[in-house]
Amino acid sequence: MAETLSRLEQTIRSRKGADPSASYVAKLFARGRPKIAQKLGEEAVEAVIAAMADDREELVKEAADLLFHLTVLLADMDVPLAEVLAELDRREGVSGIAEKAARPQK
Ligand SMILES: N=c1c2ncn([C@@H]3O[C@H](COP(=O)(O)OP(=O)(O)OP(=O)(O)O)[C@@H](O)[C@H]3O)c2ncn1[C@@H]1O[C@H](COP(=O)(O)O)[C@@H](O)[C@H]1O
Repeated sequence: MAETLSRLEQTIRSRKGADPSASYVAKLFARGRPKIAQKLGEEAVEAVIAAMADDREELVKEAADLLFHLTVLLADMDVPLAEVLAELDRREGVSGIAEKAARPQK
């Protein structure tokens, strides 16, 4: 899973400065951060609509669109995906500690 996202991130980063007429990602970069952010917001809403309609197949597609556009936004901000994953790892550690602390002592 992480390899898929990492490959996608590399492809997306390689599109910086590429010809917008030959690449959708290059077109997004050329249109700028507000457009990328708008697309991310739209895909999030579409994912929510699919979930509320209980449409599993559509949710998978919208979730892929969402992850794709999030990866473009992170690349535009020069934030490596690894940094986001490290934050999730850190939270896992923190919540693990919180769970242990909340457990009644024997
Ligand atoms: N995962 C995706 C991906 N998901 C969705 N899309 C594109 O996202 C667009 C979404 O369609 P919309 O109608 O919402 O957007 P739009 O037609 O541009 O309309 P606007 O709202 O922007 O005006 C479509 O053109 C899809 O092809 C993607 N385009 C590219 N990728 C990945 O990015 C890689 C690089 O793509 P290129 O830069 O095009 O080579 C590809 O190899 C893929 O792995």
